[in-house]
Amino acid sequence: MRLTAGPGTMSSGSANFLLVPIPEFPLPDSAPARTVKIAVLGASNVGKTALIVRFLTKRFIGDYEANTGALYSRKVTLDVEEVSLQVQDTPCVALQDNPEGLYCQEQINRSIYWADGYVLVFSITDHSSYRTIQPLYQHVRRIHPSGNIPVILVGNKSDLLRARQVSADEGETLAASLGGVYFEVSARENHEGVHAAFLHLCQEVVRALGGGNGEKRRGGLHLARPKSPNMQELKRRFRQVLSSKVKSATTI
Ligand SMILES: Nc1nc2c(ncn2[C@@H]2O[C@H](COP(=O)(O)OP(=O)(O)OP(=O)(O)O)[C@@H](O)[C@H]2O)c(=O)[nH]1
Repeated sequence: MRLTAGPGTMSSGSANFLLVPIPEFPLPDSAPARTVKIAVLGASNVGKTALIVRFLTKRFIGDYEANTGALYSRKVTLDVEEVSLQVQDTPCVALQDNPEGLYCQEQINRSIYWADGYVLVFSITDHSSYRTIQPLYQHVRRIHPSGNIPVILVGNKSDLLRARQVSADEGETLAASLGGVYFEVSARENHEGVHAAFLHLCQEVVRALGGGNGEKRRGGLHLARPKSPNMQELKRRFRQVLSSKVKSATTI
């Protein structure tokens, strides 16, 4: 991961330890009984990684290398129940001139199949990222043709109001058409909004999974969970971070 220290984020070397991906539970029996699996999907540069890092670490870190599809695990408490939350970061999707209107890597399809709930992200400063959402949702529906699909729509970068290309009304209308709730947030400036969005989706997933123990609500084809980085890979990436120079913050 290549990262830039931004104002109000990191200034000392030790703060780099924030960048270590959150490890998965080392022992199966240390994890809560219920697992909630969430995939974060959207176009390039909308802030998928920034949102996940903000949610899991409460920090905003200026710059990330193009996403490699890391999987993060965390215990979270929903009401009184502790669940094991798994969050899959994904490579970007792109609008395309084909019948599906979308270019989606196979890795993303696996993530969509694997997940129980979806964070669909666009940037309020990029109308084409907003236009990606409808075909992306249709794509999720094709992979899960039946049943309730827990989804939230996130309009990120709400701190960049002067560059706004998508109105809050457009966000709300689109979310309603997908059967989800719209959250307009800034991964850069606000932890609470990001936290509320992820928590809402977790609750929707728990509701959709019902009383089960986290097993899939759907039968049939079983695809393996997307690969998470192994410890060697995580160590290698961490060494890269430490050895790369911390760049100065990008002024936005
Ligand atoms: N101003 C502002 N910038 C943001 C915000 N969230 C992310 N960014 C910036 O947007 C850029 C892209 O963020 P990423 O988290 O890498 O976006 P991504 O969607 O994972 O990008 P891909 O790897 O291309 O899929 C970075 O320069 C972030 O610093 C935000 O809320 N406000």
